[in-house]
Amino acid sequence: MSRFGMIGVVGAGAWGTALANASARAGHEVVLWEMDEAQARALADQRTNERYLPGVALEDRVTATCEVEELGMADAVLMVVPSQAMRAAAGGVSRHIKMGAPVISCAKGIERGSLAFMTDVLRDALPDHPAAVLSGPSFAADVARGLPTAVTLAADDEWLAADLSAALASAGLRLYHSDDVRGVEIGGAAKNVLAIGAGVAAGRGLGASAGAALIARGFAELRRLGSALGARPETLMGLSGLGDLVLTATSEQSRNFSFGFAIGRGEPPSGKLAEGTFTAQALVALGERHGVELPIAIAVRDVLERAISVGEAVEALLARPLKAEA
Ligand SMILES: NC(=O)C1=CN([C@@H]2O[C@H](COP(=O)(O)OP(=O)(O)OC[C@H]3O[C@@H](n4cnc5c(N)ncnc54)[C@H](OP(=O)(O)O)[C@@H]3O)[C@@H](O)[C@H]2O)C=CC1
Ligand SMILES: O=C(CO)COP(=O)(O)O
Repeated sequence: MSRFGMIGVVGAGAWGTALANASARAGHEVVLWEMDEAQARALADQRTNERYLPGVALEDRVTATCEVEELGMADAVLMVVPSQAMRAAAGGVSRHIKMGAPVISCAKGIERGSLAFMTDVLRDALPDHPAAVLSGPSFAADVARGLPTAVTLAADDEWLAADLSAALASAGLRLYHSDDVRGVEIGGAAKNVLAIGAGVAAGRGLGASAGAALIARGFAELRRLGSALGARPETLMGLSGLGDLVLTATSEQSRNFSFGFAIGRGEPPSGKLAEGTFTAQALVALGERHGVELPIAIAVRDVLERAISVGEAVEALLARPLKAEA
């Protein structure tokens, strides 16, 4: 029997709802905490999340609530809010989480300003709780429906990562464990920025060859930055790195890709969360801090900041000096 009987989920957006369902299918009682009272009531009454994940029924074992005290029963807590809200969300629930319960970041991004990764934010805000990260190629709609998905869960203590992975695994969701926390985090954060670039290229009609080039050269940027930050190459090659980059940079199901696609078409984006829009600037700053060249990330940031047009970004990337592939 797992020592993680009850799972808490902070954030009832698309991913929080999907992970709540997956945790219930893994045999746990689940407390799904939503800060907005009306939205929590709608979840509890309708047993579906029409705002963020329409058409998916909540599993019976999921209790939706806005009462933060109810998180106090949880033996492990999944933190599933946008990256830029992680510090505030963690601070808000800190007094209510059971002593020593692990907290697992399920967000994909880097905090602007501090350039902190999500587990660092959790260590700051929840210093008495071991921090972990769950990341990999996984659309909420797929996971919520129990479609086959594989992700990675990393913690400094690999035993903890293995225990949490075993506890959260179910027929539809397979978790690999790792102690390469930074390697797992950097992949999830960077792929959103690169996926915006791939979406822009697709929306602009640049063709499948350009899309493949962006993935391969974007992955080169991830490898260079990951290596500077101490990530292991096999992590970057794995689910949370290359796996998630390929998924997100090739699918219109991705909000980041779709955001870029709209920009490439000269249309207004949908307004849904696109984490790469916040992380682009932080990723470039991190590259500068570590002396790592990130031309695609810079192009995405500059387009997002309207410093250059899409056409100028393409020109700038193609005009870079020819060099050996690395
Ligand atoms: N959707 C997906 O397929 C996947 C998403 N992720 C990652 O998960 C993270 C969350 O994404 P997702 O669930 O899709 O986003 P959504 O936009 O669907 O939902 C965000 C949720 O966070 C809540 N929230 C925002 N700010 C706070 C706060 N300060 N305190 C508490 N709750 C807050 C929102 O509450 P409210 O509605 O009340 O504002 C909402 O419930 C992102 O980093 C994303 O990259 C990772 C894998 C897959
Ligand atoms: O992280 C995801 C897939 O692994 C979800 O991607 P989007 O946030 O771009 O929809």
